[in-house]
Amino acid sequence: MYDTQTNAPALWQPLLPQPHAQSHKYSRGYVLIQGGYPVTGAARLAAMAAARCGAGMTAIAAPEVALPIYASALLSVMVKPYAHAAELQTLLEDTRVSSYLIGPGAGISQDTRLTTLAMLATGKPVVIDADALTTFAGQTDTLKQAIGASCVITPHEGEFKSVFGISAAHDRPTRITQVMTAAQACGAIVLLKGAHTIIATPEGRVLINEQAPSTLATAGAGDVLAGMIASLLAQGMPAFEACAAATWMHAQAARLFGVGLIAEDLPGMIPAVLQALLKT
Ligand SMILES: NC(=O)C1=CN([C@@H]2O[C@H](COP(=O)(O)OP(=O)(O)OC[C@H]3O[C@@H](n4cnc5c(N)ncnc54)[C@H](O)[C@@H]3O)[C@@H](O)[C@H]2O)[C@@H](O)CC1
Ligand SMILES: Nc1ncnc2c1ncn2[C@@H]1O[C@H](COP(=O)(O)OP(=O)(O)O)[C@@H](O)[C@H]1O
Repeated sequence: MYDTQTNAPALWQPLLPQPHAQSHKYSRGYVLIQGGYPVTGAARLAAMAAARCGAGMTAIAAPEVALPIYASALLSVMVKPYAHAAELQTLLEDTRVSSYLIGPGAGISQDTRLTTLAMLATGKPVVIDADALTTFAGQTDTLKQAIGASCVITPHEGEFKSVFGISAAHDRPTRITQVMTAAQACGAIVLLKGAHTIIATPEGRVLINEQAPSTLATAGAGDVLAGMIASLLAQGMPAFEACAAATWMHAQAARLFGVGLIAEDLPGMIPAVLQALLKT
């Protein structure tokens, strides 16, 4: 039997990272995001969200061909171009990196799959989302073998079905059990997105986030959430609390914005959400 809590700030608020007088950009957490091509918007949304959540450094590793696109639309977020796999591997091995995100706009390919495995092999926290998840369709064993440290996977229902081979149930108890079983099967925290998002650890902790507004059902909202989780992980927040905090703040950002929300509105709302949480 499980004990399901509703997500609320009291569960993680004291663990929210904050800078201090000795902080420098790298000590505040360095998020490295794999940037895809030709779908470039998703990684940029994730990067803006990661930076707004407090990471001192956010970078996108992008294929050389996509450098002009990424660089022309980003200022504080760095773009690290690579020409071939060996150069990408060098970027991944940067010891200053403190978390990775792969999937948004990455493309469903062998390259994406290999890069995901290379990120996991570093032993640092990894968020696996979207296309990167799909490259492990039906292969939870492979994921489990590769996962060492903190790993969070963030499927929507379609991706959940392709990775775990089961359709997420509509009735809540069954759905929660499915997510908990999935987390045990792959050895990662599983965050099943939806109107009510369920977060479960392989050890059996589980939370349900219930305050998301339906305006979040918009393209790119999940990419923003993935960037937020990666940012809190990069800043050293424990993985379960990082997932809970990011999911709650993501929903709260949407609530504050109100109607007409598009994904690029979300990162700009994060400071107000954080400020209110850090004040209380
Ligand atoms: N601005 C951008 O650059 C954006 C890029 N995106 C990227 O586009 C790629 C494809 O992402 P999609 O998620 O649209 O994948 P797909 O368009 O491949 O859709 C996945 C499949 O899952 C099904 N599905 C079942 N339940 C679903 C649910 N609850 N939500 C969404 N789909 C569900 C869909 O019908 C579809 O058949 C990813 O790399 C993603 O990161 C999107 O996130 C949208 C924004
Ligand atoms: N009806 C809804 N009500 C509240 N939140 C929703 C609803 N539909 C989707 N969301 C949230 O919006 C985000 C959508 O993410 P995702 O499906 O990955 O979209 P994308 O791939 O376009 O970024 C998730 O955080 C999900 O929980």
